[in-house]
Amino acid sequence: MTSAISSPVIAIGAIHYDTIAHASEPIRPETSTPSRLNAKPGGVATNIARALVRLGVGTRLVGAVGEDGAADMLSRQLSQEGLELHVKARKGFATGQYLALHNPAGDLAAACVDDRVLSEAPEDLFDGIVADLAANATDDTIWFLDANLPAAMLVRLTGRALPGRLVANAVSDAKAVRLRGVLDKLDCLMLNRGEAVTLTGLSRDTSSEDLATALSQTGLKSFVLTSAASDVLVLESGKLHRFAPLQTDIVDVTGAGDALTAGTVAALARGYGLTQAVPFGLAAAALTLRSTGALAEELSWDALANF
Ligand SMILES: Nc1ncnc2c1ncn2[C@@H]1O[C@H](COP(=O)(O)OP(=O)(O)OP(=O)(O)O)[C@@H](O)[C@H]1O
Ligand SMILES: O=c1[nH]cc([C@@H]2O[C@H](CO)[C@@H](O)[C@H]2O)c(=O)[nH]1
Repeated sequence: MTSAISSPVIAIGAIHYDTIAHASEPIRPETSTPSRLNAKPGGVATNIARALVRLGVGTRLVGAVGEDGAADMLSRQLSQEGLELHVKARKGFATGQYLALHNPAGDLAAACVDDRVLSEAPEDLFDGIVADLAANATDDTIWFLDANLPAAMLVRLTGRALPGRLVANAVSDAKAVRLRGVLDKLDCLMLNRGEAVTLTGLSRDTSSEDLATALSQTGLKSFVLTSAASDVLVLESGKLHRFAPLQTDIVDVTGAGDALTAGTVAALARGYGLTQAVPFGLAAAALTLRSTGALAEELSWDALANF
């Protein structure tokens, strides 16, 4: 069943201030490299929420910021873009920041993240906000969680009887393990190979097929396992499906995984099943690879549908 009107999405997770450097020559680790620097909103939940708005999906974003200039700038920009924000401002913390250094070819040389405002948050930080949102939510709501949330908070949120479906993104190799205690509560997990390795405890050279088999034995109902330029593996209703990524020029890889999640979630919100939804995610990833930063300027539902 597909429909022009989409289900609402409630995204809970990171709100970051991203600084992305594009070096004019290969990054020199021991000295400064001439580069162009761009500052943009970031954080996995924020990237996906912004993309969903562009894709015509009514989206609320729940997260934590500091009491600083970055928080004011982000709140202004994100509200202007059409997001409904439900944000906790935490005294004594800085708004989350991500810093990425890209080589001229677009590959990531290094990245750092300071997200103590969320990773050191008490597990009940969003209880009041989530209770209010849940009271007004319908059964078709998609709750999107990212693994920037502390493990105890993930257990608490997924333990509530939230009306609708639960979709999560594993964020990074370091943070994917936070989802270990909640895998059987999720309707769908979006993750890449490195995250699957840390989540399953298997070795780095394990094939994607073997990672997928191990993931299917964790209690997960469905997942989308990406592997950069290699095939995407999708588990739905006990069956494994395979999709080839779309060919495109690469400006930088920042946000390709987030875009794939956003395109897929937008299609789920429009009533597509998971295997029908993933091609929209692949199109969103390709659009993002050929633009700078986490959100492609030309992202729209029509652009995905006609890619
Ligand atoms: N080198 C590439 N060539 C073609 N497609 C790519 C490439 N890298 C990424 N993609 C597309 O983006 C999707 C997600 O990529 P990847 O598995 O690297 O996710 P990720 O590591 O979560 O991304 P990121 O952290 O950069 O947002 C892939 O499934 C593919 O569709
Ligand atoms: O630990 C994290 N690292 C990176 C991100 C975000 O991912 C994007 C890059 O892939 C970028 O927006 C960054 O803030 C995050 O939310 N948590």
